[in-house]
Amino acid sequence: MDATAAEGTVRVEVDLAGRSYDILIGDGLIASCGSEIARRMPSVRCAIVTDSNVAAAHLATLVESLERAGIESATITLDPGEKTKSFAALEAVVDGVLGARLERGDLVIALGGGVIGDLAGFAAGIVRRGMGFVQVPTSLLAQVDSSVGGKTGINTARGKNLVGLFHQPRLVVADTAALDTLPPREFRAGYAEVVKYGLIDRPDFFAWLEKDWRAVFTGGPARQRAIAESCRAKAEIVARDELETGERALLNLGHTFGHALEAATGYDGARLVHGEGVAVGMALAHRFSVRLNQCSADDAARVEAHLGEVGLPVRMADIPGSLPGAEQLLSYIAQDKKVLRGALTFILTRGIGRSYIARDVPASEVLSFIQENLPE
Ligand SMILES: O=C(O)C(=O)C[C@@H](O)[C@H](O)[C@H](O)COP(=O)(O)O
Repeated sequence: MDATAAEGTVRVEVDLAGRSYDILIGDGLIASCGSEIARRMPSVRCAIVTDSNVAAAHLATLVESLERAGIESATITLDPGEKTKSFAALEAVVDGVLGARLERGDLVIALGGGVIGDLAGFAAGIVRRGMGFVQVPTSLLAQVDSSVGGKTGINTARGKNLVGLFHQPRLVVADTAALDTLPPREFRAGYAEVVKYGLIDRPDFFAWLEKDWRAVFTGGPARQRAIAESCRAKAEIVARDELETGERALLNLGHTFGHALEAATGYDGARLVHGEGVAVGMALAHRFSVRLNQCSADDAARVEAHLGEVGLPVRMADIPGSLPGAEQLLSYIAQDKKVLRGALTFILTRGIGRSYIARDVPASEVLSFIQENLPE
């Protein structure tokens, strides 16, 4: 008998009519993944896409769980790190899925963090014009953000996530026990995305995080509450605007600057990982909002203080190594997917939990702001 989802598992639904799916959040869920999949999608076969670090920790548990549920699986193991979100790795995944002779009705399972989820989801979206896809996120960042909502893709030298598609998973299984062994830096980076939901439109959640963040880092009910609240926040926005024609862009708070900084550091995880880029980006978005007289300096300082307190970088000067000049950073920003008829779009804020979409932000303002904030 397969293990059943442990008591205390939280279920959050992403409501997309005929394509709705569950996010299951709980302790030890990788061991019950097989039965959760078999119950929803009988008679599938699957390819598990993972990286070598995650494979060492969780692959055997997943494969055994699938076997107990009568699900055959092949495995494609890639190098860890952001550089794996590439055309070369995409080709390897596509080849592995086709080599396993999976059909359109079969499944790609992403076992890993945001890189694996985005890449495997993209492959699932294009192989045989769209295969089924299940996310088994093992990092905090993937559990609270990237596994939910169907954004998939890879990076190019010209910018982050510039090639990809929307392809929703059929199920998300977030095993919170997987976070117990996460390196502290990786956990912190994921926490930046948790803070993001408070800053978008949940000021009470942000205030709770300011007070109780240590409990979230320790584990247990506070951590599960933070993950569930983040998933609920994201699921609500995605259900209203799946393809980012409007309000979904709010989920990009911190990402306009953050993605530019990731590209500028060559996706070198030793210098900057995605969640750290988002942390710097959120602090910059608040500071930029102050400069544009939209947000009080006190609120911007509060955001910076909280992110700094947990150990996240908040200034470009906190990023090790040198950065390119302001013009180069602006040219990465100009590749952002929110650009509309050449005009820059930013997620700005009128205060904690009062983010908004600002279209037509003058490039000259952005350039001066970057110049003022670049380290000497
Ligand atoms: O789901 C979304 O929508 C987001 O913007 C969430 C982001 O945190 C996530 O990093 C996303 O992949 C970024 O999307 P992009 O469109 O800016 O590449």
